[in-house]
Parts: sequence; structure tokens; C-alpha cells
Amino acid sequence: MPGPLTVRTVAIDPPEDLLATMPEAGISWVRRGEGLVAWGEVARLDSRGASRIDEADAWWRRVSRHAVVRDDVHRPGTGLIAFGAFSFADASDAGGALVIPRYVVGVRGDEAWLTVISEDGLTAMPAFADVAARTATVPALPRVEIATGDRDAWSRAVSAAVERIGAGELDKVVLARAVQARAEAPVDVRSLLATLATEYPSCWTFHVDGLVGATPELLARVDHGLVTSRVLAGTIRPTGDETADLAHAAALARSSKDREEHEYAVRSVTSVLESHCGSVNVPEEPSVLHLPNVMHLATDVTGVLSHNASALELIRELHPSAAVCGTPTLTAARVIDALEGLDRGRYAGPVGWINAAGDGEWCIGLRSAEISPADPTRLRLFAGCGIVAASEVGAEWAESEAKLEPMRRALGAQA
Ligand SMILES: C=C(O[C@H]1C=CC=C(C(=O)O)[C@@H]1O)C(=O)O
Repeated sequence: MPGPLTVRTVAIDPPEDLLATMPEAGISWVRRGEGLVAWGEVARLDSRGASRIDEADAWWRRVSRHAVVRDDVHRPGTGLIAFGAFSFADASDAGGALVIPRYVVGVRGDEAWLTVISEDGLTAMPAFADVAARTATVPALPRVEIATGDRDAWSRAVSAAVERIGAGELDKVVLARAVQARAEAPVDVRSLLATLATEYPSCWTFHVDGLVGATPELLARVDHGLVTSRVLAGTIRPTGDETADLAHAAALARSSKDREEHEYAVRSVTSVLESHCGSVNVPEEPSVLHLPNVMHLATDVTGVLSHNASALELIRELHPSAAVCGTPTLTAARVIDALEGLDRGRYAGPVGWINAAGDGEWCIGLRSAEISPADPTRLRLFAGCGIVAASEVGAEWAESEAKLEPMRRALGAQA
């Protein structure tokens, strides 16, 4: 555990481009041009196994209790903050990490701030201009070779899952696949983030400890006792033709296969939130979220916490939701182990940030890639699909290809 941390947040003039303020490949949590970027590392906790999120929660409570914080701005994301990413599976070697950065720049509406965190006192607050990037000096993206993936292996896994569902072993399982990418030189994550944020502005463009992506799925936002989750499951591809896509969206909203897939995911989130909230609001009908590569059935669930649960406490229970695992959860996790042949690493795990009060914003690490910690020229891109009784192998392959598109394009692949 670090010694008592000193933290200072001051207001700054809003930067034109939040991501461009990062002077080195750092942390990103950006949506619609707002959010947080951070760099440097004051302290971190690495944890593994089934208690990885609990350990992070306990560590964070101790660190934040002892911190000395002067915060002139008082907005979500100001003051002391840590960013984290956790593995999907308990048994994964990837484990989890909670990172306390040295510098954080935040933008929300027309407000902006700089936070500096120090382990040995802060005698003088540095000027924003002295710590942030002055000019964009991001190295160009090297040439990247991206594999196509093993369609036969995937088809076998999906067929086996449909059979198991048909036999009554489980209702839904989310199967994922990974494709390898190899760059000619180390990839600077800032070039990927810039593309993702431009092409997927309504997603959370994130980079935390080697996991990078643009995810549309909010696992839990906790803000002064209010908890919000955006559940996504059930997917089709847009055609690019606006009129045709409106008709497709309507068909998605009526599709019994997609509605079933979606309903399992909503139930898995709602049942956890109900145990922490006096009341939970769940819209009766899902809406359709339009993204450039896919359209999803979406349900925004909200609740008022009946006790002071931290964001980490909530995500420990919410993960893995049936948007990434299945129903029933434990059976689905076993079927994933049996059929997928993959260590998902931190893909499909919780990724986000927490502040000293326990508030924070955590998404599911989807539409993402893991940069190899041992070799920054190697990446693994991931995509998964919810499988239910009516799933078809070919359609699920096409869906997984569509879900790989954001990272493929960020790595320079042509559409
Ligand atoms: C597992 C993924 O997506 C989930 C989120 C939205 C829609 C999904 C689906 O329709 O299968 C998945 O449950 C992924 O992108 O890798």
C-alpha cells in the first residue's frame, strides 16, 4: 500500500481535444469528447482469482481513507481516482489491476480540470501546459497484419452450444473468439484511441492497463446513490441505408430470438440491482441502439441504492452478466470453459474508474483488444455472441465479424 497520497484538483480551460492532451500512451475513458485521460502511475494493485475485485475494493478503501484531497471542482471523476480492468474469468492469468495515475485531465460539459496525485506531498501545483502534451507527437500506426480467425472451430463451438441448449442443459451462453494481430513495430495506443473515439463517439473509448477498445455496454455507473446500467444483447448489422435500417431495427425489436437473448441479460443485471436498491426501474420494452457496425437491443436499468455500496462492490456482483456469460451463470461459465478454448483475459471483464467516495463508471470491456504485456507488437482482438436455441452458426459468425470491426479498423484494416 502506498503512503498517504496528496491529491489536488484545479479547474483548467477546456482542451480542444481531450485525448490529445496525453503526453504518453496513458489511460483513456472518453465518450462524446468528454471524460478522463490519465498518465503516470503512483500506485497499483494487481490481484488474481475469484477475490480479485474484492481485494481491489479493500485496497482502494484503505488508500482513499488516508488520502489528503483538495478538490476545487467537485464533479464525478475529480479528486482521488483509480482506473481498473479485471479478467472475465476467475482462473485467468490476466487477473485484475487498479491503477492510481499521477496526472488526470477531465472534461464534463464546459468544465475541465487537472488532478495531480503524489505519494510524497505536493509542494506546488504544476501548470497544465507544463504537464500535458503541447503538440500531437503520436507515432504513426505501424503496418498491422490481422488474422482472419478459425471459422470451423467457431462453428463447431456454436453448434455444440445450440445442442446443449436444446438438451436443456442451459438457456443461453455467450461464446467468444479471438484473432491475433501482429504489428511491424510497437503500437502506440493513442493512435488507436483517436480512431475509436472518432468512429464510435457514443461508446466509451477506453484504455486501461493494456486493454483498449470502444465499448457500448455500461455495467454500472454509481453517482451519489443513483445506479445506472445499460444492458445490451441481441444484435443485427446495419446496412448503411437509413430507411432500410429503421425497418431492420423494428424487426430486431420484434425478433423472438433476440428478445430472448436480451431478456436473460436484463434479468441478470436487474436481480443484482434489486438486492441493493429500494426500487429498480426497468423499461418494459428494449430500445434499439444504433452503432456504425451493429444495432443492439438496449435496456437502461436505473435504481436508487438503499445502502452505501461502492461501484466495485456492485460490479463484483454484476459480473459476469448474461450479456457476456449466459443463463444460468455457473452452467454457462462451465460451457464457455468447455467449448471456447480461449483465455479471454480481460476482454468481457469490468473496466472503468472509481473515486474516493466509491462512485464510478464501469463498462464491460467489449469491442476490444489486449496488447500483449510482453510484446507490444502483438494484440488479440475479441468478439463474442449470445447463443440461444434459435441461433444459427453462419449468422453468429457474421455478427462476431461485425463486432471485430471497430478494432480491426483502428488497426488500419480497410472495410
Ligand atoms: C459479447 C459481446 O457482445 C455482447 C453485447 C451486446 C450484444 C451481444 C449479442 O448480441 O450477442 C453480446 O451479448 C461482444 O461484443 O464481444
